[in-house]
This record gives sequence, C-alpha cells and structure tokens, in this order.
Amino acid sequence: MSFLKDFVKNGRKIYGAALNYKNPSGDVANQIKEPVLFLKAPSDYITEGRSIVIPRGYSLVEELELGVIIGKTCKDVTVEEALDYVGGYCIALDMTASSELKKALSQKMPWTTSKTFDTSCPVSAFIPKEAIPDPTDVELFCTINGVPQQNGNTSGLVFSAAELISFISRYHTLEPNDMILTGTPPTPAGVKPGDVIRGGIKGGVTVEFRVEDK
Ligand SMILES: O=C([O-])CC(=O)C(=O)O
Ligand SMILES: [Mg+2]
Repeated sequence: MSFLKDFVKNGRKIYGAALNYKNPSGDVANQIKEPVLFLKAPSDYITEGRSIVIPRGYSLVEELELGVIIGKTCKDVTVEEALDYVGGYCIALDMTASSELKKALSQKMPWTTSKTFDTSCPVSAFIPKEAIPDPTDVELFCTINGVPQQNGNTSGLVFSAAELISFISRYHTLEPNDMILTGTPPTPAGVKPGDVIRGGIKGGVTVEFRVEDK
C-alpha cells in the first residue's frame, strides 16, 4: 500500500481522457464513440507546496479532474471487473497549454506539447479506495482566486472510470501506480501568473496550487 501512497514518487504512466464530459449543448463531447486518450510524463507531477510554472510563450487552462490510481496489474479486463484493479484516487489538475492545443488542432497534429510539460500534473495526496465507494458519483469543484469556475459530478462522464480502465487495458498493460485522468467538467477558465487554483471534492479532499511565470 505504501507503494501506492507514494504514487508521485513511484509515478508511472499517466493517461488522460479528453472530451469526456457530457455537454448539455450536445457538442463533440457527446459524439465521441471511444475514449480519446493522451499521455503525460511521470516527471510532470507536482504536489502541494510547489507551483505550476507556465512554460515560456504558453497559455494554460486548469482542468480539475478525478484521478484513478491503478492498484493491481491488469490487461484486457471487462468493465464489470475493472474497479477491482483500482488502488485509490487523487484530485488532479490536467494543466493544458491551450495555446499549443489550438495550434495542434488547427494543423491536425498530435496534442503532445499541449498536455505534457513540467508541472502539468499537480495532484493531491493518495485517496484510499474506500473513501470513494462510488466513482460515478463524485462532486467536483474548482475555483480561481476564490471565484467558482468548474463544477461537475463524475456521473456526467461519457466513459466512466471502469469503462476507461477496460478500454485502456485492451491495448496497454496497466500497472500499479499508473494514473488515469478521467476528464474535466465544464468550464476551465485559463490562468495567469499569481493566480491560486483551489479545487477538489465537495466536502472532501481539496488541493491548492499557485501559478507562476517561468
Ligand atoms: O484539454 C482538453 O481539451 C481535453 C481534456 O483533457 C479534457 O476534456 O479533460
Ligand atoms: Mg483533461
């Protein structure tokens, strides 16, 4: 268990699910037929006390998400058995370079530079699995400088944590301490140097990170 508690120090693969919140306006998020995935590097993790550093020339948006931490190795598991392989959870910020994502989308190029850079994955401490008995009913919130910005319940995910694990495990062996960012609820705002992002589970674990310029 301490290996999992130290999921940042022992960090492994970080998967992100994109466009994974149902959107009442019926845009692209409702039309994806399969999870859209990206990766971050384990060196992108930071924990509270460190700041998010905006890379030179980038614009960043905050994406407050529920992170799922894999507890047991699995490959090709069904949706029904998927949660047996969860070790715990965390609150994570999928910091995204909107400037780079815009370029990538307009050029039909990969998303890599928009999603993975130093400090792009701020996380809470390990949340034991028992503390979240139902990952399809977690109320998330995020504020910037105290102003409410994002709100959503994980019931709004297009693909649930179990469905994401099952899908990813078709192609990848998932290993203890791999982490899955489940997708961001509406509506990330964008941050600037000096901002303080606070977010987490309503009535539960919260995190706070300051944003700095390079
Ligand atoms: O940044 C994006 O557009 C996609 C993404 O990660 C999310 O929806 O959580
Ligand atoms: Mg995201």
